Amino acid sequence: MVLQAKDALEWVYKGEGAVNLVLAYCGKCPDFVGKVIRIRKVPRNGSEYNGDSALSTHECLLWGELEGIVSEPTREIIEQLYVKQVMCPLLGSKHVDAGIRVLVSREFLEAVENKVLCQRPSWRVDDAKVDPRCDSVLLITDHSIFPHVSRIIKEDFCVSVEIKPKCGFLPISQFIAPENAVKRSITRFEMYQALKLNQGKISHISKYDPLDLFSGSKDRVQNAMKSLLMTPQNNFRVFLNGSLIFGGLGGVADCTNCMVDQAFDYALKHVIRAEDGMRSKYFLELVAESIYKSGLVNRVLEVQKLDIIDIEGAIHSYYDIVSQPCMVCRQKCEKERYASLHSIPRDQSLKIVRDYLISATAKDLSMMISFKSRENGDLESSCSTVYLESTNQIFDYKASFIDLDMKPLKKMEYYYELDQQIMLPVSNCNIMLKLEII
Ligand SMILES: O=P(O)(O)O[C@@H]1[C@@H](OP(=O)(O)O)[C@H](OP(=O)(O)O)[C@H](O)[C@H](OP(=O)(O)O)[C@H]1OP(=O)(O)O
Ligand SMILES: Nc1ncnc2c1ncn2[C@@H]1O[C@H](COP(=O)(O)OP(=O)(O)OP(=O)(O)O)[C@@H](O)[C@H]1O
Ligand SMILES: [Zn+2]
Repeated sequence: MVLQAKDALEWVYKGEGAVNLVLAYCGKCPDFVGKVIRIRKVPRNGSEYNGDSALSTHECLLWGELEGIVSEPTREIIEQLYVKQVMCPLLGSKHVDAGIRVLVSREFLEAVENKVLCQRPSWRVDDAKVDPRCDSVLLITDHSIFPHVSRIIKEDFCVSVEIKPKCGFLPISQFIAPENAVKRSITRFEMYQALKLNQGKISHISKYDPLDLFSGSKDRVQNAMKSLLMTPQNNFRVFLNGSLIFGGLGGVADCTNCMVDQAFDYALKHVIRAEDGMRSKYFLELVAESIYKSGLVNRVLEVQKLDIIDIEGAIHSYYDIVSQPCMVCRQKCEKERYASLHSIPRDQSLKIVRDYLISATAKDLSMMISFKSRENGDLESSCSTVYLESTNQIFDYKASFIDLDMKPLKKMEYYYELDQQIMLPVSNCNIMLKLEII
């Protein structure tokens, strides 16, 4: 089956990130009910990262051990293999749907692109367009609706939360330059907020602290949820029966004001049994409890921690892999610090970079957790359950990870430069402080 222009009518805008446009199915074909498609985009300025359809020679070296990956000509199949063979074993296959490929015609892509144009954030439209070279898209479970409740009937209500947790640990690598020592005590997320504010990408600093979400403490997880509610940015969204009721569609949401909070509280009325004004609070308790109970974030953290030596270490191995003179050592005075990295065997350099890129995927993934209240008379289900004490309700829940894409090897240089950019104001501040002391 190849999706044609007329089929575009049955697909509606669901959201997007930097690289993919996501549409949900609203028709009646049983193969597609309860699914979304993920369509690859290309940057309009022709940036080097996303345009390549298959693996580069050096990426073949890096991922060559994965079965069948080197011979694959299309990015869609490569992504599927990466999710199945790398991310699934690390995160748990029960929480991951690698999707299946569906062929699409160029006319279908053009038709959906035109259809959703006015719903997309304008900066996303300026940044990227649907990749016209795609001949297939990925069909994935729609995690914003509860499994088996894809056709919601009468009183069946499902609420689903999407959280992009970002990096949940502080690096301790010996390769961090002394002037960047602050990395060991302030999260990248917090420092990056200052840069984003400066660049006009956000209008307020987020109150969210990833270390709270990953802390393993119930109170701190609750704290993280409260902060995400106040400053959702692109880290927090909520869907009711598949429709967005909180957060930014396809982009960054503003700070939550009273009106937004009230509307959200009201939208939860069929899900959380409580009086007006209390539902959003109890909903956050429910999400916090499920995150705490499921241990989901522990798995993510373990994978993120594959980044052992930080980009300040891994970048040196990158230059060895691509057999180029190390641009970082060329600029730095104290080259001895990195000599050990440049003298390790090639397979170790490959492992360092491979692990760094896997960790980058885990630092950028999102979790989606869908909930359905267990009513009297409901049959026992195979899902996990969580008890919300404040309302005396039991919920079935299902947790999944989305956006497990392989990060392009070429991005290593960008990661290093971005890291320097994030650190620059902080390092300057340190220098000023030292000068003041002298
Ligand atoms: O570097 P970061 O932390 O800004 O992460 C990028 C994300 O920015 P964020 O800070 O979450 O708003 C960015 O998200 P947005 O476009 O800002 O929503 C992307 O997820 C990007 O990944 P990719 O280009 O889609 O592979 C992400 O790039 P990677 O670092 O994951 O490659
Ligand atoms: N399986 C899914 N079920 C429901 N909604 C989804 C699903 N996959 C993606 N979405 C929605 O589409 C949005 C964009 O998807 P995704 O994060 O995969 O895009 P991306 O371009 O890869 O993102 P990023 O910029 O983070 O790399 C998500 O934030 C989410 O709201
Ligand atoms: Zn070097």
